[in-house]
Amino acid sequence: MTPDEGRAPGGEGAVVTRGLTKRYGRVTAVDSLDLDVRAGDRYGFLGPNGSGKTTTVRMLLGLVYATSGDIEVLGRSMPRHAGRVLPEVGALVEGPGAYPHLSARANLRLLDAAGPPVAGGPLADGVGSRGSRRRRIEAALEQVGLADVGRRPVRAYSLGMRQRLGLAAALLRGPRLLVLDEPTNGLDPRGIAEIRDLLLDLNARGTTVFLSSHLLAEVEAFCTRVGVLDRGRLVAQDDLDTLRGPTGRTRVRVDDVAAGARALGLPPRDTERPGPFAGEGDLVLDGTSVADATERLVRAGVRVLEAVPERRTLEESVLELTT
Ligand SMILES: Nc1ncnc2c1ncn2[C@@H]1O[C@H](COP(=O)(O)OP(=O)(O)OP(=O)(O)O)[C@@H](O)[C@H]1O
Repeated sequence: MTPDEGRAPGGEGAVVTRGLTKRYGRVTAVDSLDLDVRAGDRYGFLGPNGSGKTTTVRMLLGLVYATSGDIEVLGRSMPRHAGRVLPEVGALVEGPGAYPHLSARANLRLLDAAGPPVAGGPLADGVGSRGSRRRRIEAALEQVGLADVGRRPVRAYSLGMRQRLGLAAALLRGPRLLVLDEPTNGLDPRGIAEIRDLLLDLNARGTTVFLSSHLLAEVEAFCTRVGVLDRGRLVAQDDLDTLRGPTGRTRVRVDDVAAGARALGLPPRDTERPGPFAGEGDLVLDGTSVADATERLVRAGVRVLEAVPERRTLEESVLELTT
């Protein structure tokens, strides 16, 4: 087989699906999904429990057959070219499996026996390919913060540690694409931040990350693009910044909020009705542009610390889309 065999013409997307559908009897778990994940994306696949995320991820990886529709992963049709595609994909899906009586190292050693790092992948000219198997395993353990506990049996691990081991396994071959289903499950805030930093670093070195999650804050903090799933249907797919579009209001932060309100002709703060007063020193203005607000405040001698068009939170956008 030539290297390009099975590669779709002009297939640039990391994950592309068309009309992807999965039915279980009368339940349509995934309904006509058109996913477009581009190479280099940090893509957040967001949806409440039961919306079809895991079923989709399983179809992408060839673990479950689609009822209908097409899937392309790294430019090749799945599951037809699974043999070529999967060595380039690192996956963490629903509670990573590991031999409980073996250490993390021993588990990774078994997994590593399945194959070397992907040629041309992020690890190929770094910690992986030229180094020994052992160095590759140590590097993966180090990356997920398990280097110090690598000799303990996995049965003694916390849920968060098991999740890290699953991630180490996904990283072992220096994948071009990481597919992660709820990767921060069981991690404490520090663990979540560490995994986020690790994923940011991998992404900066060229790995596309597809992260499925029901946690809005996690997706908002990490992702560049977002797909929102609601009862099996993709109700939005866009850049995070576009989804968090402007509200049309202006948010200004001033050092003296009472003087600021006077300068803008607003009524004084009323504890019963917060009106334009938000937080300690913020004013949220309807119908006044950033330029106008700044000019009026500065002319009145009020120091402006920040003035920006207000953006919706991801939560506000998603609630609007899913209710
Ligand atoms: N093997 C199966 N047989 C029958 N129905 C299934 C099966 N797997 C999933 N479903 C149904 O498909 C729908 C989507 O489930 P899925 O697990 O993909 O959602 P999810 O978004 O991943 O949810 P969660 O976050 O809870 O894992 C649900 O209604 C679920 O009950």
